[in-house]
Amino acid sequence: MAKPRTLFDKIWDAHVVETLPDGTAVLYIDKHLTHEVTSPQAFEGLRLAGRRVRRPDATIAVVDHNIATDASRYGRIEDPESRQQVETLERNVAEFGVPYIPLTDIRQGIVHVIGPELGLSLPGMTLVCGDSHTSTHGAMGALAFGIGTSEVEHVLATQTLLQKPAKNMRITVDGTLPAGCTAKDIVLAIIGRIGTGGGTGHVIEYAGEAIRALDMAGRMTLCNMTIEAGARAGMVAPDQTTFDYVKGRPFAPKGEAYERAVGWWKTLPTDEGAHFDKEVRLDAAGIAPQVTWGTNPEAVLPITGTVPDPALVADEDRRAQMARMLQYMDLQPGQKLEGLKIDVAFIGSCTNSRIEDIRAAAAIARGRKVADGVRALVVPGSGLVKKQAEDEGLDLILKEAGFEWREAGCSMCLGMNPDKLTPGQRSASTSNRNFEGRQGPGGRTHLVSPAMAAAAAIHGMLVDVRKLQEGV
Ligand SMILES: CC(C)[C@H](C(=O)O)[C@@H](O)C(=O)O
Ligand code: SF4
Repeated sequence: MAKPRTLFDKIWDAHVVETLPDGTAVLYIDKHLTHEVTSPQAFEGLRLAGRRVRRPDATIAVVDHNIATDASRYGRIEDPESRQQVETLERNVAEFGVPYIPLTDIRQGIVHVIGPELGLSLPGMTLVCGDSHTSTHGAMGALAFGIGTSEVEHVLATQTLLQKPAKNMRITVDGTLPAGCTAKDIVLAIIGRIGTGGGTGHVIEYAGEAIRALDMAGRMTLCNMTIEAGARAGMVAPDQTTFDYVKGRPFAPKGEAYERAVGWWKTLPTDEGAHFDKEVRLDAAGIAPQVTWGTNPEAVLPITGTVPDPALVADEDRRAQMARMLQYMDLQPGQKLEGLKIDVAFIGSCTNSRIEDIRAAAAIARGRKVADGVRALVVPGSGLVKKQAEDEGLDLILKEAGFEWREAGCSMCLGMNPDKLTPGQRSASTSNRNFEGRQGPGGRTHLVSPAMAAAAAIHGMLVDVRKLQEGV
């Protein structure tokens, strides 16, 4: 009998073109997504070498990082570096014949939102992008990971990538997630447990009842943040939820091709008895809404928690690191997380800007008002998400409550466009990174779920969303 294989092993094996003597594989890449930040030098490399793009039909480009999320985006970009990156991408796609989704196209959005949405990312694929959160697409049951700019050039030129195999890790989340908790809370709780280095060298497959119960948006949130645990990629085996999601999407196979594809996708889940180099198990029932207190996603606690005391930490380096975090975040040991005043609430980013996330925020916002002095932004992940939300009237609920309703882009996830925190501002943010200055120089980020961010906007402070959901 054939050796039992994991989901990762199966996709890997199906894409190895050749294995070099040192174990490095030449891996065939099915789909290559590109954006304006990490592609300019790659295209320039091709130009200098006189090469073409090997498979323009397997490549697609979009702008997302550097653009404004208000009407000013249709004019000239103020920041010279941002402007140059966007203009360069537009020149490159024209010269190299790469399909491009411009700002004026309703399908424009964050690369990791539009991939699954348009059916560009499919189960069983190898998919890459010059962006760390490419792990998001692993939710489809694909092997998806971020690559560097020189690798972007390699994929553009050859449609292959040189890769050493990763190790297999499985995280099983048993049981049922309590009310008020989401995929974001699962993944933050996982990173809190295994640490920002917990997945290093591994591809993480998520399994268990609580994972199976997640919709595709939740699985995307989970796989998105897998990279923050140091892993190479995150994956969820495709199942009926996946097949139903894929069906009818513009770039997905249709009719008989779809049926044939589903037949193959059904063979992908990990075989009984397959070997994992590392296994972690946790119980969903023990998860509460999470909030980060420090400057990495591992520095996380349930909202019911209090800021930890560095003085109680034995390890000197950790103690110093923790003290530095508290100083940057302007927090005191023993302080309650609940009740911490915020200046900004940001609902968006490739972690949490899908329609399900916006519905969750609107459910909290409905009939309530954003607290005085708080700036609250909702930034849909794509033009199509925005339209869907508007068709459902969610924009009206949010605007009525005092939230800003923006155009699609990375926005306040990172300080590369006009949406930024100002020094000293504190945010409740649905994004995935909270290092110093991530949302703008001197900004202080607390990572939370969309419902938690909306609740913080309403109260002007971090609160336990479960209280609002009970109507308290
Ligand atoms: C700009 C890009 C290279 C970067 C990444 O790779 O993740 C960005 O998307 C981020 O989230 O920091
Ligand atoms: S939304 Fe944030 S994490 Fe996602 S690609 Fe954009 S900058 Fe990176």
